[in-house]
Amino acid sequence: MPEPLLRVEALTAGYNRVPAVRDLSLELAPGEVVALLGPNGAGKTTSLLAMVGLVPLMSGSVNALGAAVDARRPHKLARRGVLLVPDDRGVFYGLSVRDHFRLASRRADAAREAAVLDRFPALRGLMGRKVGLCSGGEQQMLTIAKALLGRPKVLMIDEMSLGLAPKIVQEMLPSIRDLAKEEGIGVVLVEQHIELALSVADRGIILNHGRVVLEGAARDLLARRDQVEAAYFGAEEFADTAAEAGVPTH
Ligand SMILES: Nc1ncnc2c1ncn2[C@@H]1O[C@H](COP(=O)(O)OP(=O)(O)OP(=O)(O)O)[C@@H](O)[C@H]1O
Repeated sequence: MPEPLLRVEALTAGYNRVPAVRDLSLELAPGEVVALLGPNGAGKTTSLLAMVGLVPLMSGSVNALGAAVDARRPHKLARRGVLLVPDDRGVFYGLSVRDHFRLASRRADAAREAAVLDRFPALRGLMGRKVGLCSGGEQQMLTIAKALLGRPKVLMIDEMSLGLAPKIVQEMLPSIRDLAKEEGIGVVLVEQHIELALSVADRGIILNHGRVVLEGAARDLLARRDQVEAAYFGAEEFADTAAEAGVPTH
């Protein structure tokens, strides 16, 4: 079995000494997509931030590409290819799509740019357009495209679908899965579209109130829809019933 790109062990992290996520463990293999799901405030974003060193750990450990993540040097991690794609898209409205490619592609050659544009062909016709005049979906494509230019090894994508039409999400998530498989990129996908996320993921982890309440192979979770809903909407009740029924919750 290949060495995991990311190994998270019993991660606990939060703010002002109050944990927002507790005891999260996961491993991410090359080409694997893990969906991190859960209701608002469950601790998903905090988990991603802690995995890249932007929120310090209260306990546990994170190892990325064979080295411990150092909260003092998150930029180093990005340079090594562990990228967080935030939900605010990180684009500049006054700059064109081409400007964004130029800024993001210091390490990318023409062949890489062409390969990325093949993934998101809609961007080809938008190169000269100011990003503020692009649609939400086009801006999101650009955000992912920028991240891909640097040949990342791990992508953590926070609610890519925020504000996007379901049809666009339906097109983009499978593209990301295909890319992960082809290039061996490990992807942690934080999503609100539960079924869509599980349909492209290999594994799913459901957080509620900062704790893992259900996890497993994505196809098993898709087949256990009632349990997934219970994990979302009634974490405490679910934990009791799951324990009684012998359902693995962690
Ligand atoms: N900077 C912060 N300072 C204090 N508390 C915070 C901060 N950021 C988040 N929190 C709290 O931590 C908890 C988890 O928040 P987090 O953003 O990780 O959840 P989430 O699952 O990503 O939610 P959403 O789906 O709404 O984005 C929430 O109770 C939130 O209010």
